[in-house]
Amino acid sequence: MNAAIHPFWQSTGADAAVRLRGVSRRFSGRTVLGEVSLDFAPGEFVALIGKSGSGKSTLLRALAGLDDGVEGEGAIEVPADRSVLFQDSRLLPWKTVLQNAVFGLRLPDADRRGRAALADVGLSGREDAWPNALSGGEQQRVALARSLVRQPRLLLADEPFGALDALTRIRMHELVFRLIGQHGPTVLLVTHDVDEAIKLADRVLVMEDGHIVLDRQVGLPHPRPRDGRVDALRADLLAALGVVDAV
Ligand SMILES: Nc1ncnc2c1ncn2[C@@H]1O[C@H](COP(=O)(O)OP(=O)(O)OP(=O)(O)O)[C@@H](O)[C@H]1O
Repeated sequence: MNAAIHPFWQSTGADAAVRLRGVSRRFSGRTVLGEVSLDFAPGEFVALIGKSGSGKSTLLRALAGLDDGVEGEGAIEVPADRSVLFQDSRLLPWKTVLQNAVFGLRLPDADRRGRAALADVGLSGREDAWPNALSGGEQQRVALARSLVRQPRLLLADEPFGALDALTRIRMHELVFRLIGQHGPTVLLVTHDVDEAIKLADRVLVMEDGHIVLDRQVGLPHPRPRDGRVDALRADLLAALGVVDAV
């Protein structure tokens, strides 16, 4: 991907995953990210939830190196090999499914990798189809294949399942479990959905007005698949979001 070069942005070493120190972002004098400091362990799956406008996408864009207006005392350190997955698949309509999956991948075995990634997401046999012949869920699976074909050390996902119907979302969750397990990248998933966060992540962050106001581990002692054992955590997260749980 073409990342903006930013003075605070640098690549982490082999062992680190993500490190942010005092990162801020202002738009027209209004602070949208307020001196955020975070560390992600390698392979950690982190979900970021928060109300609309709380700064989630701004943080993700900063980590992706897509925002050259970030300020901070410290650095943003992320692996150089990272992929970004958005809510819309952003496929190129004039390229086939396979060409989209391997777009920008300059490796001699790119096609073989692309076919394998498409098989992983259940799209074998659709390599030569055009994106507009695919359903929304299938297009998003191509986007997932495109992200994972590079075997990134960091996957940044901004509401990647937000536009999908409930059944397709569940299928995508299962797919993500399986593929993340194979590739083992560190993941930041921005989502509005508390249950999606609890289901998928090892750790959930709640953002409010540009600050991380809650940082909770979900992983152990709650191995996947998770069930009622996470009720207390769910209640805490909803409370942090200012939502009264009606269930
Ligand atoms: N390019 C921009 N110019 C001006 N303001 C911006 C810009 N990008 C984001 N903002 C503002 O920053 C705040 C945080 O936006 P951001 O997209 O990070 O929120 P979010 O938590 O991801 O919201 P949502 O859940 O609705 O996607 C919002 O008030 C938004 O209007």
